[in-house]
Amino acid sequence: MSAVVALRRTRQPAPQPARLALLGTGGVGSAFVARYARLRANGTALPEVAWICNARTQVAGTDDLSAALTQARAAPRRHGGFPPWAEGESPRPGDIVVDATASETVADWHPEWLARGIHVVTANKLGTGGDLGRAQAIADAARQAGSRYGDSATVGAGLPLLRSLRALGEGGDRIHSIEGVLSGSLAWLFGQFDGSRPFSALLREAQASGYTEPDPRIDLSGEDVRRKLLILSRAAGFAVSGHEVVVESLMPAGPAAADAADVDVGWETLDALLAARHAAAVAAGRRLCFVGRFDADAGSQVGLRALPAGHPLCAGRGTDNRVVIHSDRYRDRPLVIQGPGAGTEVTAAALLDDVLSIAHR
Ligand SMILES: NC(=O)C1=CN([C@@H]2O[C@H](COP(=O)(O)OP(=O)(O)OC[C@H]3O[C@@H](n4cnc5c(N)ncnc54)[C@H](OP(=O)(O)O)[C@@H]3O)[C@@H](O)[C@H]2O)C=CC1
Ligand SMILES: N[C@@H](CC=O)C(=O)O
Repeated sequence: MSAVVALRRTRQPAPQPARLALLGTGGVGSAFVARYARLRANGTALPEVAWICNARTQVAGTDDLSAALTQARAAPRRHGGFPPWAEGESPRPGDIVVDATASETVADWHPEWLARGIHVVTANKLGTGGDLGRAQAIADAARQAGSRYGDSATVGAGLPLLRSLRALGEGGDRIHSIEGVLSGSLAWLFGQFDGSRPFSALLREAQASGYTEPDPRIDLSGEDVRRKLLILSRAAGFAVSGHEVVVESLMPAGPAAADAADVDVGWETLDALLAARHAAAVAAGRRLCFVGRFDADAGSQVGLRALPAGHPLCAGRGTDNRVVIHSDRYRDRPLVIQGPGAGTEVTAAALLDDVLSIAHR
């Protein structure tokens, strides 16, 4: 062995084990901690949780993660300044950041972390479902640094949608259209809504069950479905911008203008509007479904449609997403993927699947 090679070998630092940083201690973040603990107790090898963070505090991981989570959730509100995790110790290359927030600030960090060799696993759709430039920066940073971006939780709460689209693309297939019920909360709401209970009461139930976004106006305005449609169409290889998606919002003026911190104000203004849409659909023998459609030639739309009861998009139940994909390969009879598309537990499971796939590759 030459002296130069020997010198290089002695200088190489010992590889350090990957660690996890969890951002977000709400419904999804808490379900993540619970599932992580269950998997560890069953002997699954997972990276250590080094930090649990929210917008108020950063708590170091301990053997008792449930206590760390409780401590983080009990922290007092902060006013202004950088988020606490941005001021503390940074993750290092090889670590995994899990984003269980709905924060633009955190999404802005995705390309930065990836460029530093830090893997990102996310339920936050803003990374690849928001600004096109940021989505492209994420793909570029991951490719250049060899870091991984786990996004299974962003659409269909882990249903095999993104991985199927990517596999089709890698196999040379060209996607023609993607159409579906992409909102679990709206699927549940329009499945339940028969006029006997006000829509606003059902909405509060969907919120309490963990199906809606932290701000349910993101669901009702069609913004959540727009983001998912962008994530899917971009994964299929199309550089679609948000403004190219035509969105029909369900939001009446009152709640749309309410303070973000007080989003329970005025949901009752939805009741009469949606009762009328429901009655008209029933009279025509139809069902209300909130649908997103991307067509490679005809553009993208999101909105409420009254579909015949036997329509393929009406076949789901509960929070089911149901997505129909046409491609060169699936030209006459489409590929259909269906299953629960919202809920904190399925979403946390999707996040942990991505963590495991990165940690064990
Ligand atoms: N519920 C579902 O079915 C699904 C949800 N998702 C996505 O999961 C994400 C989380 O949803 P959910 O758990 O319901 O949301 P919650 O509102 O329950 O929790 C959000 C968490 O994010 C934290 N947070 C906000 N800003 C920051 C920041 N700058 N730095 C660190 N933490 C921050 C909040 O901190 P604090 O507590 O201090 O305010 C809170 O702990 C969303 O992006 C949602 O779209 C995806 C698929 C399905
Ligand atoms: N609010 C979302 C949650 C999952 O993405 C939905 O309703 O589907």
